[in-house]
Amino acid sequence: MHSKEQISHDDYQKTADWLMSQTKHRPQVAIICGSGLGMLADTLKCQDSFAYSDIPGFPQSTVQGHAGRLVFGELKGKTCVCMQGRFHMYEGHSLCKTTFPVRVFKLLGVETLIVTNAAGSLADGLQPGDIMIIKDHVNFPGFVGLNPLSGPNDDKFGPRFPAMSGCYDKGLRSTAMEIGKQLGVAGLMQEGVYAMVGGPNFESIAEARLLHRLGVDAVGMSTAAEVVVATHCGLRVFGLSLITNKVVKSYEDSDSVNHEGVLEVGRLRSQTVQQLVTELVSRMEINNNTAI
Ligand SMILES: O=P(O)(O)O[C@H]1O[C@H](CO)[C@@H](O)[C@H]1O
Ligand SMILES: Nc1nc2[nH]cnc2c(=O)[nH]1
Repeated sequence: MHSKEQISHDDYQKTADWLMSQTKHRPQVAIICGSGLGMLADTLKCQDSFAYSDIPGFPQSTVQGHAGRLVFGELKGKTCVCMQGRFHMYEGHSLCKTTFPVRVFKLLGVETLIVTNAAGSLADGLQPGDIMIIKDHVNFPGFVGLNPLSGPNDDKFGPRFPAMSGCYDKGLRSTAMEIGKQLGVAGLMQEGVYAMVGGPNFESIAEARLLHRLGVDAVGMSTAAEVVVATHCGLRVFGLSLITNKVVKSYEDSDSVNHEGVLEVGRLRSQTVQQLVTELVSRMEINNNTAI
């Protein structure tokens, strides 16, 4: 199912054209809100908002904590579009469907993509409530051929064999760390490596130990596929993981993770994440690309 579905350039264009006919906003920055982080959209001024079910070609959100709304508006003088709810492989979507909005954003003229997620930590130094600035990722589904770029390449978006080194912009990463200091939350922040797994189950102890040995700092079920598609089409990317739980790595540990706990940590840290993203957007330099 995953590798066969193809979405044509026209399909992305139709959705982009429909959105441009419904809103005057022409976003420069797109923000994907992770589990429990949908409040990032609430700060946008002069909002135009669309339920995913009303947007032609858009997939539907089925996960609690993902409202299923696309919100356009102004944030600190920049025009943004915010996904309140993302799509995951485990919902039954193909990877091209989970990443469909990213190419639509490119067609709307977006230059920078901010991805956020909730993730479990494997690194001993990352505690629930910490914020990990993503410096790199491991795209595990890609290892077995599940890649949103599989199938004929669309040269209008990017090359057949895109490089992924440096896909998380260094300048934005260091600006985010500086902002963390100014907000007094530097103690909560560090850089690390995110791994995407398919889900929907959380990790077994043996899987957690394996990921830890491989150098993964935090694990989740999203993000890497979106970043692969964004990098392919030339978007600048910034990513952060809100650490919502420690992944259980010991057979002596009786803790276990659940989605309600993940959403709760999102609520507790919502204001800090919001301040960090708002300040980052405020400091961004924009080239004012027009929609392609
Ligand atoms: O990656 P986001 O969408 O933030 O959500 C994370 O949280 C959910 C599990 O609680 C999974 O969907 C995982 O990927
Ligand atoms: N795979 C995975 N996804 C998560 N999302 C939030 N926490 C976790 C976790 O521990 N594992």
